[in-house]
Amino acid sequence: MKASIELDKKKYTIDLAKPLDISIPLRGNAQNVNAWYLGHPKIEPHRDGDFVGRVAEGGSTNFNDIWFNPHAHGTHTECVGHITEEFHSVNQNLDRYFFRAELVTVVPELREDDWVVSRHVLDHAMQSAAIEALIIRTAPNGRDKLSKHYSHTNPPYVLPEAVELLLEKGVRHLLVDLPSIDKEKDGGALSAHKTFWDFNGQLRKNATITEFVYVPDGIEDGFYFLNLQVAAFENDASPSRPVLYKIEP
Ligand SMILES: N[C@@H](CC(=O)c1ccccc1NC=O)C(=O)O
Repeated sequence: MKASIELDKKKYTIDLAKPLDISIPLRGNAQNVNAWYLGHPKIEPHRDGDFVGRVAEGGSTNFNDIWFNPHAHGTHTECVGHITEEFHSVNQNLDRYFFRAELVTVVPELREDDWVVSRHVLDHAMQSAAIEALIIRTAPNGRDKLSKHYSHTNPPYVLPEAVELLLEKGVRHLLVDLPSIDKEKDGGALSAHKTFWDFNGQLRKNATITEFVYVPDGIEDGFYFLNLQVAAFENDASPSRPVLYKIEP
């Protein structure tokens, strides 16, 4: 199912029959990925008096209640509303769902006690001079990223100087396989987020950050089209399902 895309006077071909899903499935148990000191998500039959939303227990339908937090429990896309006093909804601010994207793999550097993605590392990894969306895969890239419990582990993060480089390259949608682009315990500074959204200047309302993606090793670095959509929650962040399509030669 080939599709031809014309963008900025260039033509690209992708195969819609070959989607590469880079989201992490959300499960209602302790094997689910986790961060920010919450318990695991729950997916349980709704119960109300004699009613049970579970066919195996005599109910007419399976009818689960789901409890989760978009920032803590899986792949989610957030807008500037994550850090502003006023409300901004990612469901309103993400107004297109297809982007040309580059996927890069980086090995974070050790700076004092932290593993960080620096400007130098990112500059070395990126081929594009200008790109709308960037997916950062960090090494090592074990499948433990699908179920890891990150609280109190001080995961790798992205330095503001690296985010500056992304702004220079026109990146509006940044995707990472980490719980956050900022340090876990930074006293609320969120400096990479603030740089990305130009928090102290002209708010970049239509720019998004997607955290907790997982890019399997079989997907090689290079150029893709990215289909990025969120569940239609009116919230600063929402579960999302980024899908890549390889650009064919
Ligand atoms: N580092 C922040 C906390 C933080 O970044 C955060 C907290 C809850 C949910 C998400 C967070 N950051 C996400 O990108 C702090 O130490 O206050």
